[in-house]
Amino acid sequence: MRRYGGVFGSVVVVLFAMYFNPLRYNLVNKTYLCSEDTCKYSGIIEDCCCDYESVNNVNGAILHPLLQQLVTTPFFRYFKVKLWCDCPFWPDDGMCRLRDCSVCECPEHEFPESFKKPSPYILPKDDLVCQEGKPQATVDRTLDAKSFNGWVEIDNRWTHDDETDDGEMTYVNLQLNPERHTGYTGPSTRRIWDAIYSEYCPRYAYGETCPEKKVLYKLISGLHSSISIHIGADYLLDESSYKWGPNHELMYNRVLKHPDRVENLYFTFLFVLRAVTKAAAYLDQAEYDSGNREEDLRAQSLIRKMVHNSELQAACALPFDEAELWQGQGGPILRQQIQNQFRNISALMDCVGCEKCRLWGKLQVLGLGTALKILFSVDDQSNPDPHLQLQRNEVIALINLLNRLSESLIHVTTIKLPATDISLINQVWGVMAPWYTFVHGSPFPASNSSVFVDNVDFIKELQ
Ligand SMILES: Cc1cc2nc3c(=O)[nH]c(=O)nc-3n(C[C@H](O)[C@H](O)[C@H](O)COP(=O)(O)OP(=O)(O)OC[C@H]3O[C@@H](n4cnc5c(N)ncnc54)[C@H](O)[C@@H]3O)c2cc1C
Repeated sequence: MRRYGGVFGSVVVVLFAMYFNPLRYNLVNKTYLCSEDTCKYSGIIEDCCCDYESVNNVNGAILHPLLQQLVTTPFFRYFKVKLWCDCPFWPDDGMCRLRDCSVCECPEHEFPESFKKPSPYILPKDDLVCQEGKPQATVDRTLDAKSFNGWVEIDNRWTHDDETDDGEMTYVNLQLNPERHTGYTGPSTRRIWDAIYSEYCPRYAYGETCPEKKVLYKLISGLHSSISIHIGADYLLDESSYKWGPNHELMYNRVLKHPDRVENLYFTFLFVLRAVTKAAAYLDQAEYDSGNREEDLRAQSLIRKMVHNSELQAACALPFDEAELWQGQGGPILRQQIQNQFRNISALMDCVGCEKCRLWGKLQVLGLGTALKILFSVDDQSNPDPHLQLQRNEVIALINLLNRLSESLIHVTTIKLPATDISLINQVWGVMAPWYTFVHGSPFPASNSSVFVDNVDFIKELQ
């Protein structure tokens, strides 16, 4: 009798734990299952039209390899950006700790000829200060206002116009400035994320009936997840020996143990992918001119392989259905409101107190703004805009953002979880242990790794 009572009670506790457990959401929806060292996701990604498995397959087999090549081409590796901190909301409080916070310049011979401006536009030598050490961390800050043939300078209503003063723009070689751990942390970062979430992008309440607001929140949260994953994937493990490597615990604590953040990462990836495939005809015809004909042809060929990929279309024909948005009567007003919110988020990037973080923050927010522009471009009568025009920098940001997100998905699916905090069973066990003690009259022999094994056996006993 006592035994049945114990088993019944344990089952009740398991259900209780599943309900109140942080992983409840996943268990209920069967979208998140952790084995000993990895987590698997399955089912349809909320608000999208594809499932986790298809996205992982298509990303691993097609998109990720193509994107990794694409971002190394001269056309896609140089990004035009204003790096000076010019925060419209509060003064920069420079919380950057590591030298890797800073962006360095690359030697001028590396810079594509066709990007270069005549000498009057080159910055004074004083501004070309390279950071100490790190020979590979050199970024060319030569200025250039010359657009490629066929690429126009068109305002993007979704983003804060950053190009008003061309004299302050810099070209940065993204390959020499990888997005990674910089040591930028503390109140400065918290203030920016808080401002983004609380002021401009309020967390949508459960039952939120406005899908457009939900989209904005998910895009930002997905981007935040991706940034955290990249910090953890390339982390300065030991400052004295300058040893870099993955910090799985950070990735787990900041992203993986929050299934909603993982889901938002997938959502953002699919949203951007949808924008790229929707702009397929435009991207196919654009002229990729960096002055290196062979490399530019390679860039164009890779773009074509990506946007016309039949396997990608078969696996995930419509990554995100934008036609469902802005349908109600207040659609145009709502679009205006959300557009303004996103512009504010974009302006907030000038407040990021770490140069390299600012670079990647600006690039990725511009990439999101470009995706929003592609998906929600309308003319004055609210019809889809048949004359979509993109700036060269917008295309560079869009593709580099997709690559960042694609890389994050690879990390999410391959990361080894920290042994001490990995398993659903361990989490459930936290609630079950007192019950075991109550039923059996003695505490369960709890000690480090053996606990996990014993817990598994105990759960099996219940089945
Ligand atoms: C635009 C920008 C770019 C940055 N780039 C870099 C970089 O390249 N390298 C670097 O080392 N640091 C970068 N940082 C700093 C980094 O993002 C963190 O802020 C910093 O590492 C401190 O982390 P934290 O643990 O305090 O949590 P944070 O990541 O700062 O998160 C703050 C709070 O936001 C919530 N939150 C966290 N993730 C999510 C999510 N995915 N969805 C919803 N809510 C969430 C949580 O409540 C969390 O406590 C950047 C910051 C900004 C604002």
